[in-house]
Amino acid sequence: MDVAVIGLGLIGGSLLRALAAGGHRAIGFDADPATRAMARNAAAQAPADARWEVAKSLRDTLRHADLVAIATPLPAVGGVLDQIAAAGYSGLVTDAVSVKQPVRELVNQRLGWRDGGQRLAGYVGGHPMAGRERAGFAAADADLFRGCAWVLCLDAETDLGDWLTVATLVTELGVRVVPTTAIAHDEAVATVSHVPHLLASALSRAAAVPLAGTLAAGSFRDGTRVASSPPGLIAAMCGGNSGPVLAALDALLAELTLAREALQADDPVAAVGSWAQPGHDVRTSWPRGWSATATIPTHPKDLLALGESGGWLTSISPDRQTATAVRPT
Ligand SMILES: O=C(O)C(=O)C[C@]1(C(=O)O)C=C[C@@H](O)C=C1
Repeated sequence: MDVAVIGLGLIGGSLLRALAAGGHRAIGFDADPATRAMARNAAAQAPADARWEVAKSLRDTLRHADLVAIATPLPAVGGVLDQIAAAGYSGLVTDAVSVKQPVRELVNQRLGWRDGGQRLAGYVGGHPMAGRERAGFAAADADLFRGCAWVLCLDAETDLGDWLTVATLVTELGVRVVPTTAIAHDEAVATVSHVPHLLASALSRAAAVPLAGTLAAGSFRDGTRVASSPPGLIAAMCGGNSGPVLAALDALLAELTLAREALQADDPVAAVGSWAQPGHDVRTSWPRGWSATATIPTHPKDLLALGESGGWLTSISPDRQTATAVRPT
């Protein structure tokens, strides 16, 4: 498949590398000339059968692309969609942005419609649940996505054929494809990704006490790792999902208030122990056990039921009628 990757930071760069390594024609573009030069130099050093291209302009990437993958931060997505629409691109668009409802709204506003009222290009919202605290093409890795959950949104507006095309491609990267809606995705990532970034930053901000730097060990290191992420990326993720993040933050603050009350109880040891028990139970029950694989029809109803139950897809059959699914036990 010919895939254009727009935005060559950690995620876009890793996608470019992974697609090229998988035998696809991958052509990337980044608005920053220094990033383009770095990606071009790296391509020259890659094995000949896993080499990607870097275009001089976004428009150049669209010429042969069957699929355009937008891997920029949310604030840049509108401008990229405008350029895709201005070029009259009529293929398929996906993205790797960490919030899905705002991107869907931008697509609806910006991607344009054919005269007959049909969309100019197809769109399937995506989000690979992978990353690291280091940013930029220099940190990109062809194996970054292996084993990760890759959300592909399946909403009323999604064309199933388009969805299956993107799902087939990303399963080749060794990911777990999670079919879900944009709303369910945005609520879930507020809890498991966005608020943890705020919490990591809060822990780091509060760490300016004597001896902290000397004594910090595993708990501080694990709890604050993502505070090293570029502040602009944390801001784009959380600010772009402010409604669900506020709700998840309120839930966390309520938990911390309970912890505070436990510390003020007559028997703080017993009270904090009782407070900590449910968290221990949740954390130690992960990862959950999984049943053997099953074959399910690639019908939106079955795909969404799988995602809702906590399952995922590992492959799509060549005739696209069925998929290999892993369901929770
Ligand atoms: O591992 C990390 O460093 C990450 O922050 C990855 C992480 C996350 O787990 O929150 C960050 C943002 C992405 O959109 C998905 C995953």
